[in-house]
Amino acid sequence: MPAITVDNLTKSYGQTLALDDLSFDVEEGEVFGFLGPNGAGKSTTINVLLDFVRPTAGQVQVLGLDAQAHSREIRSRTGVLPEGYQAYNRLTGRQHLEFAIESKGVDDDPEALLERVDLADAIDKKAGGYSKGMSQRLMLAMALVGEPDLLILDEPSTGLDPNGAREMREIVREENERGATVFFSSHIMEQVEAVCDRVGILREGEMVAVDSVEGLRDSVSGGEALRVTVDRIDDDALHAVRSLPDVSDAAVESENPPTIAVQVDGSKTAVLSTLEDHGIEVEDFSTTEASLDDVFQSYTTGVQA
Ligand SMILES: Nc1ncnc2c1ncn2[C@@H]1O[C@H](COP(=O)(O)OP(=O)(O)OP(=O)(O)O)[C@@H](O)[C@H]1O
Repeated sequence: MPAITVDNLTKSYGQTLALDDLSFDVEEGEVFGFLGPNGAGKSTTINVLLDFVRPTAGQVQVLGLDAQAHSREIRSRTGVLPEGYQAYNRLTGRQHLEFAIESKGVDDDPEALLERVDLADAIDKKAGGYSKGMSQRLMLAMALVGEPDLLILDEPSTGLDPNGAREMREIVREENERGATVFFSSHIMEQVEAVCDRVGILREGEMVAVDSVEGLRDSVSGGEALRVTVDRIDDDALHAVRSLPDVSDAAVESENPPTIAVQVDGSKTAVLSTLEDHGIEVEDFSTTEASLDDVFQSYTTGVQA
């Protein structure tokens, strides 16, 4: 049984179509990365999963239950780290945890939870004095209360420094090993790559790809980027390169030194000779595996293999 099933989900806010006939599944026990640029519809999807927002059309099941009819049970079995959630300034870390523990009707130990997110030292300090990263850790600890079957983390690395982001990924792994399904939204590909079994890429309310990070890389121009340093940038030459049959994208990567990045699946010689035919001098070139940014860009800007 999938942990999440989204079927033909559409959500309009007035004239704005936030989700457009969206369908995907998240398997039980999976860490699923939900990736998309700002405004793609990630938070809207999460809000529908938790019944904070009603769909315009379509069905959503979470943990085998209808998201609208059984939202209370779903929320009791789900740990949520919402995006941009504010802590209560006048309550301490411990009081936040006590509140979450009581709401879920469990008997977790606030100290142990704060220990896990490396916040035990600040347990009796008021959250008003917490830094952004500390608040984010506190919210993560609250999401972990009651060993949820499903963790929904909306942009969990916001405000975390690299150490905090690494610890967050470790917690995701631990929770997954315990058996939790993790649904993890982000616009940072690297965060997703490190922990996710599969990634879905959302663009303008539509899922444009669902695959493993490896699979996504392979699907973008055979996974290779050609970087060419030239004596000057020339729009006509760039256009000619883009028109080559094996090229899915060509863009200026840097002005100094003039460098273009070409997504190519096939003959690289054709790229170099096309540039030369336009009177451009090729000073250097290298090939690299498509970076995660290339993959993300390819799927979210409309230029794709
Ligand atoms: N309550 C609302 N009323 C009107 N429009 C909304 C509302 N919530 C979201 N939208 C619109 O729906 C679209 C999707 O927004 P959503 O917040 O779901 O995207 P997102 O992928 O989570 O973006 P971000 O990465 O910036 O958080 C956007 O065009 C947004 O302006």
